Amino acid sequence: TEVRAEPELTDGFHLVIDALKLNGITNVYNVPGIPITDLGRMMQAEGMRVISFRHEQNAGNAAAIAGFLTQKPGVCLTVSAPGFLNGLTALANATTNCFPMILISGSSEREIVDLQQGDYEEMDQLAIAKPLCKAAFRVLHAQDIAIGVARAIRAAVSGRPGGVYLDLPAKLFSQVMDAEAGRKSLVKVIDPAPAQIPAPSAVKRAMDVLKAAKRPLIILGKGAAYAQADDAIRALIEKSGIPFLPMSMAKGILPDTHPQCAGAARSLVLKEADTVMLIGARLNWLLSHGKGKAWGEAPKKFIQIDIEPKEMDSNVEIAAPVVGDIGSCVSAFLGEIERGWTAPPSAWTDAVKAKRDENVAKMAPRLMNNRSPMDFHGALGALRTVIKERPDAILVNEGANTLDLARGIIDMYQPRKRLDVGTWGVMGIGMGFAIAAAIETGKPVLAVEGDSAFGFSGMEIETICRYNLPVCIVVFNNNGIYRGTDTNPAGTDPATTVFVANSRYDVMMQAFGGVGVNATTPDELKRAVDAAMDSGKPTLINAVIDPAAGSESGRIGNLNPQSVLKKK
Ligand SMILES: Cc1ncc(Cn2c(C)c(CCOP(=O)(O)OP(=O)(O)O)sc2=O)c(N)n1
Ligand SMILES: Nc1ncnc2c1ncn2[C@@H]1O[C@H](COP(=O)(O)OP(=O)(O)O)[C@@H](O)[C@H]1O
Ligand SMILES: [Mg+2]
Repeated sequence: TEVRAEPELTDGFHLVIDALKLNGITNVYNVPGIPITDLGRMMQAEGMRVISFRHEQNAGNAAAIAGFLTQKPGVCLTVSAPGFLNGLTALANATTNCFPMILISGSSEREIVDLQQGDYEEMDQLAIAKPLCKAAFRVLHAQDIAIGVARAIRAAVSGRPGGVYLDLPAKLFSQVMDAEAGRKSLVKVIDPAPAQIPAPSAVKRAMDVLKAAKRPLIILGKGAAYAQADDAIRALIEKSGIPFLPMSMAKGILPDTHPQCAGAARSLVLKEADTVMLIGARLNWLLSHGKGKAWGEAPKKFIQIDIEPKEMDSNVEIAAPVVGDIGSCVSAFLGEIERGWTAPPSAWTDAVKAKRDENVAKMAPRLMNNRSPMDFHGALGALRTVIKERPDAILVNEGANTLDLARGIIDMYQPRKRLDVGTWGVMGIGMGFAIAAAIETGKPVLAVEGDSAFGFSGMEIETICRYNLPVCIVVFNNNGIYRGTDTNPAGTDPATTVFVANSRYDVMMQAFGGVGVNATTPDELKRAVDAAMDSGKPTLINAVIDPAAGSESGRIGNLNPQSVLKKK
């Protein structure tokens, strides 16, 4: 009698893995639990890297910055309901910052959720995710998994990149189907982020505006860093001779020490420029919405290169909108420049350079002090030298003074090396960003953290030690938020913004086998960071900062609402 071979089967678990791997997604940032613990194990068995965190917010931030660094969506995998909710802050932050990521969460069965019959971790996750991300999909049948993954990938990276939610109910994973049919269902996404060529008429209009400028300025935003059009952008700036101002995460596309860099002359160029070309930068609060005191009285013309057509006129009239991907747009401008261009008047470029050199010279002595306890400038002066000596290290940065001052003091020399709080100014990105930067690039990471900021994701130092990542964390320990000297006038409780005095974050790192160092001078700090960078060992340096050294909310204190009532 003939023995009929059992048809080969596949299942939801394997189809999710095959769909991700087929599209070159091999790293997953997760927190295990029902119903995705086995999925994580099977991913590892199939050669994927599954990095397990202590909180989903940090896994989500890791996935988001992996997307920013690689142009492929970073994947965060969580359990249902509470795990999903913990991932949402990172998903929303990714969408706000235009970082491509996919949050994949296990979820409860539709029939129980829709009747609210009280499933384990019951929540209508798809409905809750939708307003916080670029796109959200749910898959109910195994044969649809591949399409669901393909749509999530394309939604994350095409057009303006952003966060996508993919909802996978628990029963989907164990659904079986014919293996051959499964293989046929797989989709390798073709050209997920298609070039979007600007209309020649738009480029012509913009060139006419640019040629009429007496005091042009180019502002580079993190979209320009993400686009990985580094050579074209450098050529546009150097061939045009126009000064450029890099926004925080665009620092390093050209070195901050470049002769045309106006970073140290920001106030002058925003006020005096008569024509501003925005490349992957939004005129949001970070640029005072393109109006008011910071921009001076004289009328300005704005040229804006952006992949999102609706971004134009968001805050002020855009005289020359150029809609397309930055690579295609900048190449088009290069062609025009080559066809005929006159450099901006030297009166303007010399004035910018003079102002910048003056400000750099004014700051220099403050960076040279070897005070103990340290002030921000002395400590940051040491770290500025570290990055100058190690330009391919990745700098992660969050805090208030620790962020605001580092942004201007630590020069960057290469693109996509400065990863920080971005458009929202969100605290808590530090350890997630540091972990993904190390995993995705293999480069050493220097995380410069305010002590409050560090507290949001600090438990991940165990994750950093567990994977033995080349991450050096410097905690600027000024005993509190903004300062450590605040007092509570009303009673015996500590002020709302102070922490335990003289705490030792370095001892926490030793608890997990990492290297912990206490540094009280800039020289000690520099030596400890150099040792960490040379060893590649997970290190935390507790940098003792004078508690009186800071100021509240740095340059954005004006955003704070003030009570007009008399203080009681
Ligand atoms: C998620 C979240 N929570 C709270 C804040 C408010 N906040 C908080 C709590 C900051 C911490 C500043 O203290 P730090 O110790 O990190 O830095 P410095 O002491 O060097 O200023 S900066 C800031 O904007 C935030 N931006 N994001
Ligand atoms: N590849 C790309 N091509 C064109 N524009 C892009 C691309 N990637 C992102 N962008 C745009 O870049 C802008 C980034 O702005 P923003 O996050 O405000 O930068 P920054 O905070 O550095 O000023 C967004 O408007 C986004 O649409
Ligand atoms: Mg602090």
